[in-house]
Amino acid sequence: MGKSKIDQSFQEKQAANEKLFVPYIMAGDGGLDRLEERIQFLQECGVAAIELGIPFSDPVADGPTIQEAGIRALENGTTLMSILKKLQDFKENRSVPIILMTYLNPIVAYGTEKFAVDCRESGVDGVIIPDLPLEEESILAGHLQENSIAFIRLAAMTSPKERLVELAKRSEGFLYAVSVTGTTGARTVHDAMVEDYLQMLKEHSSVPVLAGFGVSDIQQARDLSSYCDGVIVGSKIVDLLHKGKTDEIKDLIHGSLKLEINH
Ligand SMILES: O=P(O)(O)OC[C@@H](O)[C@@H](O)c1c[nH]c2ccccc12
Repeated sequence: MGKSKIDQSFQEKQAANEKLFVPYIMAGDGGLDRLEERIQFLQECGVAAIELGIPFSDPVADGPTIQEAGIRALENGTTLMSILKKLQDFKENRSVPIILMTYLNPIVAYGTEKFAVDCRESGVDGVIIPDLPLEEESILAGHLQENSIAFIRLAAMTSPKERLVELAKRSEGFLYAVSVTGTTGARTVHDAMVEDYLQMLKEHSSVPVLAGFGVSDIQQARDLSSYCDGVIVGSKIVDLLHKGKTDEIKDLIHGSLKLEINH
């Protein structure tokens, strides 16, 4: 089997001594017609992949900023089907890997096998499903594998070590390490725990480890990515996009990509 687009993109960035930066955006926020333009913009900023949220009425793991973006997208009439169709329309015009972030319910409503097949046809490279626990993965894992869609697992700091090791071993494309570090500011004792947690995941993971949750500035992005392979930034990007502050997004991404020397 050939190298996946995610592996290829990540390896290219790492070969250029860059950290991996993965922004999260909500599909349909600002209208689905703007999706292509937004993906092109982020691609030009040098992101390693894009995490694309599917709006859902009951987004239990989303914070307030992402929830509001989801409401705007639903009000625009955005559905999983319309997103996949839109992605298919311009798949030849993008090179950046696309990772769908969706809850299980829309996938089941769509049909699990059809979901995996249509993802492949739309040029989707991976999926993140926050409410699908390890024990229930079999309803989807086989279909994803048949269609070469990476199944990215989420690790939570509160999980027991055994479970984290299992998630790290199974994850494909990358491992999403939920790393809540509290608020901004200087390092705290809490951050030392994040460091241990990320290093432990890196030891057990055969794919890159990316840290996400609560990253909103360059310093946080650099601090976290000094213990792993890069970061995922959601709320901050969603907010800046909504306000049309694209220059600030560019600065945040470019500032976060640089490797810290002597850290
Ligand atoms: O918004 P933050 O704090 O930058 O964190 C990213 C997160 O929002 C994004 O990856 C995401 C959106 N919805 C989720 C649900 C579960 C896990 C992760 C997510």
